[in-house]
Amino acid sequence: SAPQRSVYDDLGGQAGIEQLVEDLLVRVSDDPRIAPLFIGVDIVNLHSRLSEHLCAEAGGPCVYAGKNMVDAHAHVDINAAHFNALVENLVETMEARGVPRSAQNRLLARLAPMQRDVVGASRAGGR
Ligand code: HEM
Repeated sequence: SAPQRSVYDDLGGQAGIEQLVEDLLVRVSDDPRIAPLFIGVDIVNLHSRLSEHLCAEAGGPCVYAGKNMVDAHAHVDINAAHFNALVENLVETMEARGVPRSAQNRLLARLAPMQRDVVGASRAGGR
C-alpha cells in the first residue's frame, strides 16, 4: 500500500506552513484572550521559528534552530486557558485552509505534550 501522506504534505509543504503561521499570527493578534501576551514580541522572528518548528514536527525537512519550549516561554505567563485558546486558533486556521482533519489531529497530537513545558515555563523552578 502507498505510504501515508505526511502531515507536512497535508499542510502544503514549506509554503503552506509559512502561510498557515502567518494566518495563525493574524488570528492570534485578533483574539483578546491571548493577544496581550504577544505585545512587544519580534513577530518576524516568531514567524520563522514557529514555521520551522511546525515543519519539523509535521515531518518536513526542517531543523528547528530556536529555543526549547521552556526557554521560549519562560518570560510569558501562560495558563491552560491560554494554551487552549491558541490551539483553538490553530484549528480554526487549519480548518479555514482546508487541512484534512486527519492531518490536523496528527499535528495536534504532536503538540499536546508540549503543554507541560509551555504552561509550566514561567513557573520553572517550581515544577
Ligand atoms: C504547543 C504549543 C506551542 C508551541 C509549539 C510554541 C512554539 C513557539 C516557538 C517555536 C517560539 C519561538 C522560540 C524562539 O524564538 O526561539 C515561541 C515563542 C513564543 N510563544 Fe509559543 N508555542 C506554543 C504555545 C504558546 C502559547 C499557548 C502562547 C500564549 C498564548 C505562546 C506564546 C509565545 C510568545 C509570546 C512567544 C515569543 C516569545 C519572545 O520572543 O519573546 N506560545 N513559541
